[in-house]
Amino acid sequence: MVDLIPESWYNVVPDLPEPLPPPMDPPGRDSSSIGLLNEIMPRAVLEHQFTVERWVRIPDEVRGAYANFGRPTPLLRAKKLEERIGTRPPRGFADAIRAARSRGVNPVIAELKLASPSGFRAGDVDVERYLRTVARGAAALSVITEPVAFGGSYDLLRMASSSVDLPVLMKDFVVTSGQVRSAHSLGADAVLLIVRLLRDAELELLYSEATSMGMDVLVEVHDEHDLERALRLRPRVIGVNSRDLLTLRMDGELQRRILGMIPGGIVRVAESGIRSADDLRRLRDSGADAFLVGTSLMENPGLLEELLDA
Ligand SMILES: O=C(O)c1ccccc1NCC(=O)[C@H](O)[C@H](O)COP(=O)(O)O
Repeated sequence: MVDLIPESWYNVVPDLPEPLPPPMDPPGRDSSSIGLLNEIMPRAVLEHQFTVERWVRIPDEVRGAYANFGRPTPLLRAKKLEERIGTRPPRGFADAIRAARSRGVNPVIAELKLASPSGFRAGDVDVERYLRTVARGAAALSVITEPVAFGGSYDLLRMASSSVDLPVLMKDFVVTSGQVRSAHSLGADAVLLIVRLLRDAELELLYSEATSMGMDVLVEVHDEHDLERALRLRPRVIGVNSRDLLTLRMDGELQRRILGMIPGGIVRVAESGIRSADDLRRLRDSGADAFLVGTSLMENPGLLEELLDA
């Protein structure tokens, strides 16, 4: 149960247009309740309360206590406050996966993919209809933005992000900080980093840039060597792609083995080649927490219901 409880909370203070004024006592008081607060509250609690960090880590002891109280319960957003200050926090990608699991639903990440080097062509698919259908049950949405081989675009990401109330992953071959910034400004809540496309230093830099903007990162691996490198980042989410990106060959056995090697506490996403409820169950039995599905959902959005209940 404790694995399902968020590891951090999102603090809107850094998103405010200007810093908050310092705490003040109500006028006409003889003694200072703020001074008293400083005397009676443990320093760590005060620091937690007045921090300006965007993501604040929840101590393991507190997470353990919540597990004992029977949490997690659904997260409630202060939408009126968000409207008032003209911002919205990133929709947590990892948290949405955990929330779906705690509701007893298989967390499916539905992908919007118009074409692929493996030969898939979406044809004249009605994108808005597809988004409405998957928004009814998927835990998150993945949007491929790469234009040449996948027919994606930044416009597609912007449109998808503003039309669904799901965390949105920007899926692309991200190799520069500019792409990470674009993801954020287009409304992505998470970004894909493919380990084998990046050197360690690049991976670390892009990972920390994305997380400091409040986005989650789906760190994608294919084999043992990728996994070893990915774990050095201490990531919240790892995706295991069964597709070898160079040969396009699928290796489900390798994928299941790697899923089984990912330490507990990290959200494990199985990516590619999921075509049926049986495929999903097999991956779940191998340790996958979430399932990223592109081609088969684009071909048949009705498959979502079967995957959610598998
Ligand atoms: O989909 C491809 O053919 C492909 C080829 C080369 C690099 C990446 C590729 N796909 C990106 C993905 O990771 C998949 O779109 C995603 O996992 C969904 O896979 P699927 O359900 O098999 O469409």
